[in-house]
Amino acid sequence: MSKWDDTYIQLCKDILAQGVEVENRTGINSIKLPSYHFQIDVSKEFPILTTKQLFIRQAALEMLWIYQQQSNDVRWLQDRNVHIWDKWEIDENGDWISEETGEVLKHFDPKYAHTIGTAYGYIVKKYKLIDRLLDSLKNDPEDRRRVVSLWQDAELDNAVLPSCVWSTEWDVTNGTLNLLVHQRSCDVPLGLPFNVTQYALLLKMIAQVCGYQAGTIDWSIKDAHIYVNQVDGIREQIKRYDENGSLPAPILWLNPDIKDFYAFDSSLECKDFKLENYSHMGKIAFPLTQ
Ligand SMILES: Nc1nc(=O)c2c([nH]1)NC[C@@H]1CN(c3ccc(C(=O)N[C@@H](CCC(=O)O)C(=O)O)cc3)CN21
Ligand SMILES: O=c1ccn([C@H]2C[C@H](O)[C@@H](COP(=O)(O)O)O2)c(=O)[nH]1
Repeated sequence: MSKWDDTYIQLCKDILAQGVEVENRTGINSIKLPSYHFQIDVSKEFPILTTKQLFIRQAALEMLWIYQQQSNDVRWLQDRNVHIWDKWEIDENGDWISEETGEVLKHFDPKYAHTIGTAYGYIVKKYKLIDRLLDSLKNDPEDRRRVVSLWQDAELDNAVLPSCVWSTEWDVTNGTLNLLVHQRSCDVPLGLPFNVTQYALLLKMIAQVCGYQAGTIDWSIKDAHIYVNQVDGIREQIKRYDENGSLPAPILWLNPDIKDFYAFDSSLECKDFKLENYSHMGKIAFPLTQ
């Protein structure tokens, strides 16, 4: 049975039982826990929720957009039929517009049109974060300074949304690559299921191209929240779990011939990975707060 569902449902139950309802910049209140931590062993199970359907193609392409393409251009995602960043796209005039009211939430230099500004892939590229990570993993396995930070103070003013999953740390122990992920703000119903699956896939890809086994992920969250308009959907997911438990976790197939991180297929088809035997309990639609 999927252990990741056990961890995830416990987090949802903890937020509903002990969380505090707060206001935040979006105008939709959230129920939050100040922090939360868990560990996943990717060598034992590929984490993808079974208590709801998770769209791995979208999640994987978002991860490849950031770390492989090192892009902040929302059109790259749209060309692959991924629309999860549409609400944060800067328009032709440099404006980021509220979908609900049409007001300008923030103005940027029009050179950032069609992007999300200086966050995520922009930072990975500017600071050569993946090239440096790959170089260190291949040439200096015992290195203890392998911190990949998407949080760069100098870039915050021109970002529509400063990176949420903002740091990773990577270590090699006995030929196994382990990861620690820090997320500053976590939309538990929509963001976290995507984030965990995409970082597990990233770990497997980086491990393969550097000649290691994929090991554990320690996940640390500051501000783990459920927006109040998502509570019904989460109650439905908890009910599924309480009545049926979780289903067996699927197997992730990664094309073993790929030895270069930049060579994994990032077309609409994502040809170099496949989920085998993914059973799930069906989609749950959650509102996405801008
Ligand atoms: N409030 C908020 N939550 C987030 O999780 C989030 C943001 N904002 N802003 C930027 C990105 C965009 N992310 C998103 C956005 C949408 C989905 C989403 O709608 N997922 C659906 C399926 C999507 C589909 O069918 O393509 C889901 O059911 O998981 C997931 C992550 C994560 N991030
Ligand atoms: O990968 C992601 C990206 C975003 N989120 C969520 C977390 C928050 O609900 C919003 C960001 O709002 P802030 O006010 O900037 O914290 O997006 C996520 O969970 N995962």
